[in-house]
Amino acid sequence: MIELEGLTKRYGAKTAVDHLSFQVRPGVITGFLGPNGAGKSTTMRMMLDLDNPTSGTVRIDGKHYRELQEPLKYIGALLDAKAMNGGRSAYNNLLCLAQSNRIPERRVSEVLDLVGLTPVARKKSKGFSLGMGQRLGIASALLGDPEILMFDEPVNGLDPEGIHWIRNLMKALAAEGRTIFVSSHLMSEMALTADHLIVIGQGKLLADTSMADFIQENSRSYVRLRSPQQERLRDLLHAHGFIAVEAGNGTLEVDGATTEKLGELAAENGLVLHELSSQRASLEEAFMQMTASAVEYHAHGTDVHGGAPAPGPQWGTTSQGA
Ligand SMILES: Nc1ncnc2c1ncn2[C@@H]1O[C@H](COP(=O)(O)OP(=O)(O)OP(=O)(O)O)[C@@H](O)[C@H]1O
Repeated sequence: MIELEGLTKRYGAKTAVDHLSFQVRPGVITGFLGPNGAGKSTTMRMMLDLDNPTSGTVRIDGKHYRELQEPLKYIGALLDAKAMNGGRSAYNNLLCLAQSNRIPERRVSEVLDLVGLTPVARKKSKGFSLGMGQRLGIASALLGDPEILMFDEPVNGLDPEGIHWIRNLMKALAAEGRTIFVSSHLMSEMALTADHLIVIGQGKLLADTSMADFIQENSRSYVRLRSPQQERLRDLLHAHGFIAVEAGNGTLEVDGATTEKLGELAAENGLVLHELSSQRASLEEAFMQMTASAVEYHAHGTDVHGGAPAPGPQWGTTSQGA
């Protein structure tokens, strides 16, 4: 269990983390979600005592990180996969870590096996691909067989096979009762991985909720209609108080209605429908709506619903580096 209370980090005038309070519980994967620059890495660094909070506290199983004896046995983390010594072999990188944390040498071979790096264990890690580097970082996090694991954007830059592997590994670790805390700026990735969600924007807590509740509360549902008599259909809907928005390809989208109601209305008025379907907005859209005000820079999207702009490179950082 990890507990944050009023955690705050200021860099000069910039507040990177703003009074964050939440708990990360064992046995589930907790996703830590926020747009670029939201403060995720800074929060994780403070959780690991790599940065000092301006105020507030982090407790790991009730203790401050500094009070943990042999912390790698409590908490393992993948923060920056490139933090390894490239001139050393994968084996020796892990061996150094093991020796400084009084972890038996046989554990090095065990974790290399677990992440699939045994065949390249004696190769220098500077020649590793991004995926192999991530696996080595994960091996180091697992070295002390900790009950708590933190992964900062673990799937960044990985191919689908690597993403699948990390996702399943995290699920297996959570199923063993461990506490898994994983950051991402992609809602779509979290939806496939996390059971619980912590969402932040500009350092502030925006949501602390189960994945199921998040989906329930934030997904916009609407009805999509397509008709060869689109003009007449739209007029009919407007006459009955529905706002039908043209969404391209001859489709209309209507919020706050059911397929039953609109289907009956069309039938009563002799209108042909080629499509009548109930739709749910993507979670990515829900996430962007939640964090929209927390993103300082974004391009003007072409969103017909007046929601947040489409995902993609227009997400700027929330800071210019204070
Ligand atoms: N050492 C530092 N000095 C000044 N500002 C910093 C420092 N570290 C982080 N920041 C700022 O604090 C804010 C939060 O950064 P952080 O890296 O924690 O965000 P993040 O959510 O991890 O983003 P990303 O997904 O882009 O990694 C940003 O505005 C960043 O520019």
